[in-house]
Amino acid sequence: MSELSAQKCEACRADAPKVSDEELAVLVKQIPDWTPIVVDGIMQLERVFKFKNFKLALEFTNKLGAMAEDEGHHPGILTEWGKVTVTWWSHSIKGLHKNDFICAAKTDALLED
Ligand SMILES: C[C@H](O)[C@H](O)[C@H]1CNC2=NC(N)=NC(=O)C2=N1
Repeated sequence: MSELSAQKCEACRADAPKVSDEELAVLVKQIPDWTPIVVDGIMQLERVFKFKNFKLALEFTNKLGAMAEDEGHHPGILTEWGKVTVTWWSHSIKGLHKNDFICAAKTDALLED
């Protein structure tokens, strides 16, 4: 299977399965800078990206937004001076889907652009 960041998200369906505990254990290893968290009972992936100022944080935010639109899958984003907190989870299933791991990897790849 290709690198997570090279894969495409699939359409978010309400009956799609959440990742299993076994899949989670494998997938988190591929995105080591991300932390699984639980918010209001919903498991999410979170990473804080640090920048030198607000302008760079906003530029990254805009790249992330464009990627999300391309994928049809959207993160939670908190953009502040010098940092951007990104959370990925699937609203349709109230939990984590493979899409979230693909998008987390694609988010990391934005730093290389
Ligand atoms: C209609 C639209 O494609 C859906 O609502 C998409 C939009 N973006 C999404 N993003 C995320 N993170 N989860 C979803 O379930 C989701 N659904």
